Amino acid sequence: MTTFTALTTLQGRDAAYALGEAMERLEPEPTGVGVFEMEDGSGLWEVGAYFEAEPDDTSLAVLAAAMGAKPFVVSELPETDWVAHVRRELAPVEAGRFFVYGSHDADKVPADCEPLLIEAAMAFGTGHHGTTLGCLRALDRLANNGFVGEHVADIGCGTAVLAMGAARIWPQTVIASDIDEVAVDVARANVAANGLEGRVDCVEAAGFDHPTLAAAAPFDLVFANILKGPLVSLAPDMAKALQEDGYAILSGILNEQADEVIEVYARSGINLVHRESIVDWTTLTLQKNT
Ligand SMILES: C[S@@+](CC[C@H](N)C(=O)[O-])C[C@H]1O[C@@H](n2cnc3c(N)ncnc32)[C@H](O)[C@@H]1O
Repeated sequence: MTTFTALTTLQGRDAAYALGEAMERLEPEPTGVGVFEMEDGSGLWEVGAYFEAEPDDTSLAVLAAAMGAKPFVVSELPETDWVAHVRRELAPVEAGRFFVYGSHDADKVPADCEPLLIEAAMAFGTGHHGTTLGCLRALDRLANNGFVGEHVADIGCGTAVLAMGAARIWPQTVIASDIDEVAVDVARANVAANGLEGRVDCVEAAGFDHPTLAAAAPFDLVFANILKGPLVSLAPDMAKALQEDGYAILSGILNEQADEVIEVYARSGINLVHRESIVDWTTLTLQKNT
């Protein structure tokens, strides 16, 4: 299948993320959007998207002009198995006791780790992003402190990397949910590939709105790596879904947004225990103690 890319650069992180979000709404819909800070110290950000059909030049030109970005450069890429390509490129990630790897690195799995096999696919969560890494490290930290999760949910599971991490170290079934049906399919495939069928239950849901989640609540640990806006909206439901003394591991929060999220959750009786910043992203561990 032919793949097209549309790439531009612009100044400023907020503008770059806003452009990335706007690109997700383009027609034809991109199969992926990336936002990266350029490493040349220029303060420029690169925003790009992949498309399976040729993107519309006029829409791109209007978008670039509206967002103050340079005109998009559209390229047609030679036929390549991109998933296979990305898989080869992805190096394994170590996060506390967890070792996240693709099948091409199966021979590198250390003996004394909790392995999580994640193939690059159309879902977020290979362990490379600071938010996933922060959540895995927060999980590792809780477990090191003697916490044992018995009722665990992963809201916005993507690949189910966090749910599978919890299922690797604790005996109870974990519920993994995502608003995106493609992510739920990827999550189920990963659960099977990791031999965790029956240990991680994957459902399609927005927030806690699913009978499986309702039946399993209250939780003693909830992961939610889903960006600041949805996290803020989720705070009252999180307060209802967590049992007293239960933990929430939240990520997808830009560093400068963290204080606001902490305040919002504190108003719902869910208070800061630990915070960690990895590059631009902050992961929070909070505990309900009303
Ligand atoms: C940043 S990814 C996190 C994936 C994985 N949990 C990780 O830590 O790598 C966020 C995921 O949350 C999902 N999502 C966003 N808003 C959501 C919501 N309100 N309820 C459930 N899932 C949501 C997205 O579809 C996406 O798969």
